[in-house]
Amino acid sequence: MPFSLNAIFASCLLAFRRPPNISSDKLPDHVTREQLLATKLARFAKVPVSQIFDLEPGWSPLGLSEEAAAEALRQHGLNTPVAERPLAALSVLWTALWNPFNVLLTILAIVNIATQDVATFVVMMAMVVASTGLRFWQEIKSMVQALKLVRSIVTRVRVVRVVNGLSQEIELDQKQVVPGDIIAVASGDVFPGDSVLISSEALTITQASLTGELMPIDKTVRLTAAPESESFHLLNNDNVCLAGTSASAGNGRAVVIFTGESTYMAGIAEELNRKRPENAVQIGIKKVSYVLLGFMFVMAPIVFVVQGAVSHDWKGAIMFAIAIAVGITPEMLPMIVASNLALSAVRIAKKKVIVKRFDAIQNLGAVKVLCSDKTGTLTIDLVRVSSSVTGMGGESELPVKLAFINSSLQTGSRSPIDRAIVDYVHNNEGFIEGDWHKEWCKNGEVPFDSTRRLLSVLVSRPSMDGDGFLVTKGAVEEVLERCVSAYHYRDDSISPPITDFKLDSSSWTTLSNDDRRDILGVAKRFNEEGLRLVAVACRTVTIKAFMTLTTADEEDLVFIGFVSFLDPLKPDAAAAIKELSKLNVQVRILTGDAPAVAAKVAHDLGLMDTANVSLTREKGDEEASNSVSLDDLVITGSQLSELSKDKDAYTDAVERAVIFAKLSPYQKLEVVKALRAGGGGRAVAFLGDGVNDALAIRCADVGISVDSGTEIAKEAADVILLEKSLGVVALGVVQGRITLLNTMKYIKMACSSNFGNVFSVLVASAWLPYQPMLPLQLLTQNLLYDFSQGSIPWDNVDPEYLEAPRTWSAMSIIRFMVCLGPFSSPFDITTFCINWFHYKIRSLDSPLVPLAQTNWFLEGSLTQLFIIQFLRTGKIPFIQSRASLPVVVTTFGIACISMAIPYIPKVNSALHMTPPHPEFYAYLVAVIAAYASIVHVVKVLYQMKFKEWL
Ligand SMILES: Nc1ncnc2c1ncn2[C@@H]1O[C@H](COP(=O)(O)OP(=O)(O)OP(=O)(O)O)[C@@H](O)[C@H]1O
Ligand SMILES: [Mg+2]
Repeated sequence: MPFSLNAIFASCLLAFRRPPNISSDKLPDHVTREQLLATKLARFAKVPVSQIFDLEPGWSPLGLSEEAAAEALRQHGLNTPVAERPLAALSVLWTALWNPFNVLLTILAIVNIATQDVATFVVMMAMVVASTGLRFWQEIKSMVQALKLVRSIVTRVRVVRVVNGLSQEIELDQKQVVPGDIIAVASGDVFPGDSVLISSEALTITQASLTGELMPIDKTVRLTAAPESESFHLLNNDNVCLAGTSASAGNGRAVVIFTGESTYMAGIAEELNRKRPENAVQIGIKKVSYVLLGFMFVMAPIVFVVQGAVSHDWKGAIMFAIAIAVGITPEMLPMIVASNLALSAVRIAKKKVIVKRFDAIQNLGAVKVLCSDKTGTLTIDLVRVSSSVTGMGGESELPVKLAFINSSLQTGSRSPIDRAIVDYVHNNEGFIEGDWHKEWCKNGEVPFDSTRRLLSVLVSRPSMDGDGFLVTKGAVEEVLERCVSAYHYRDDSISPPITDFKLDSSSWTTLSNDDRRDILGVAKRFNEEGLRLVAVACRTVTIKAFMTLTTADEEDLVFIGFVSFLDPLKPDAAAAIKELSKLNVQVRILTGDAPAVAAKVAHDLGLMDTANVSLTREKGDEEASNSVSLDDLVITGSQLSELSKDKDAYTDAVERAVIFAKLSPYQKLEVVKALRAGGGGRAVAFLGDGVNDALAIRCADVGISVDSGTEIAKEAADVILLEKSLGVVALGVVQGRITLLNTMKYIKMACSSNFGNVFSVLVASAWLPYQPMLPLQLLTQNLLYDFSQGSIPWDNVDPEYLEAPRTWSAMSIIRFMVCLGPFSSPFDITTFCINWFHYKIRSLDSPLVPLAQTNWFLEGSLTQLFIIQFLRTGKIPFIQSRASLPVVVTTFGIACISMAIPYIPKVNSALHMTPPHPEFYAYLVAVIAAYASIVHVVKVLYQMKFKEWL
């Protein structure tokens, strides 16, 4: 156990972690932490931006000096994000302890001690300690492992600091950010601390991580002081961006006020966890638990009355009924579920998959549809410029040169496209003539957003005399819509030096409809080859003082040409998709890119194969799936919005399509919602890396992102892939299914064996004048059985169970319990008969009563333990399917202990047991053989009828 020492060490450390505390000030009773935080933030938020830096000594608009930053770090500590902070060991222990089963066991144990039955008390409390201890151990162990991985992801933040006497933008690990730091954020970045804006350009942020609200909100700088009387709301104001919120578009700079434990998010972290809705599996487990508790509350009183009436020993009857109550309770359920999840988390962590919340693993097992973004998830995140062409497809360097001016001066986006353009020029020395840096200056910017799909920069050269160029680049259709003319390339101006670039009426021709069609045709040809495209357009603008550039300025443009990009597929993507389809997980592409590129990617991945297609087949609708045409497989955002008025048509289109192209971030979200709603609430996963994927990631059953993705996407995700390989998603799905299956296995075995026992007990109570087993013996049997179940999370799973998505089904559990449970009772009753007729134990005062009780103890324990081998698989145990070593060792080990108990001095007398007669062993072998055969026959019939086992 490589983590054991770590785990112990961590738990000791964590047990004493301080609760969040926003300052050392003692809060007056009537002021909440939130109010105090708001008051402190308001001090900075209500003054005009020009005065913020006067409020604290040492703060400066140039940034903190290195010394000031080091001192602040010493004073405020590391800015560790909430997700990276370990839970306090005490709180893990509390969750492990606080569940209905433990509460019930403890109450029943106390009832026993009240009647001076110390031994029973000890056995019951041993059950509580066993289930809590195992669960606690598992959770701490996997928390340490998960944290190690989460911490390996370093979040870089751009910070303005004075270094060597110069104010400059540097990149820092988010943990190093301190109050007083100026941070520069662009779309996709997460705010590292509670901050007040000092500059912004079309900045919108999303507070979904704090409030669940998906709509982005605008943020601007405060230029004038707010009136004293104006109230200040933490979550509803113009210029405060709280830690954990993220920029969804635009960019800005902000001064950090609070970091680490002092932030608003740290204070509500626990509440955020509590508020998280339960997933289907958690709800299912809860339901089953309550059904069993209900069953216990009905059966225990019946047993009490029947037994009391037959034996007239009411005190004995109540103790017996309590033991039965404990027997029915699946007290190990919370432990099994938690161990299962923790074990799976550790297993998939070894494959470099980080699960931020353990319960996401079960959802992974239930996933039926995986939606994926294209770039960076299906393709390698290394987009490269392939060519630069005119609208008619002829080569020209002009488009890429203008695109470079746009990409290198813009500050809002860090998309692979901009990176590719800048890299292309940097790798071709001398490509851009002259000292462009000094020559061109930026006068304004409209940042990229995935709904508009454009990015504009207003630039000027000193020689331009108050004029400038608006250089716009973006998706082809969107750019073309805003163009009125096209640049006229003359032979001598195919690739003009950028320094000579001019736009006057002689340099363009008006765009006719035919021209537009031709340009779109050229674009489609590039797209069909799998090349991504960005169109470039430009116009001359007179630069006025204090002008702010808006989207309304993106009009009357002159079309310049295209830059095309290679965006190669990940080498393992096709194999991973095949693997997923073997696992019956459907893959859909949801992209903002053009349909033709997406179709090419899908084709290369083998997704367009119609056989692989339709979800309609799920409904057994073979004809519908055969009638799917290739056109149905691709749908665009605008087609979807047309369909959105007709709900059925929309649903139908979503069900059929494989590729969803030109989607806005909201349309990605809507498609995920529609897929989730279809097919009776199927589980949908979304895999994406961009700002435009964050909404869909958040609303999917399992949101997945990649380590190289934007912070906003990673923040929204439940699962993060550290390796750029898609194959691990399939592994995660398999592990999720194993988890669900082993949990289901435990519940089905526990329920059916309890159900059978209750029958036998009722018969015994009504017939035998003595207790068929003492309460203490019943509890010991239970405890031993519990121990044997502790290894179930480590059990093997038959491969065929992993072929299809698994969901939680209460119906399936009840059916299993009712059909299989009663088959143990005839053998229990045979044992009662042996005791009655063969050993002639027929009255309460017979000296052989302990023998009768030992006999049933042994028969009950051994059949229950042996039958695990038969129930754990739908196949023939030992031959077709073998249990894992831990299961074999625990079940056989516990069986040996059960057999040894009547012989161990002191233990046997404490439990009132006596060694059975030798011929009883022959009987035991016969019973086990007969029981196993019957269970096997029932199993075959059950699978024929219900087409399922576990
Ligand atoms: N930085 C940018 N500047 C200009 N145009 C861009 C930029 N980034 C993307 N585009 C244009 O917007 C379109 C949509 O891109 P976006 O990145 O929003 O979609 P996406 O869903 O993330 O795509 P993918 O599935 O390939 O990751 C692109 O095809 C491109 O034409
Ligand atoms: Mg993307």
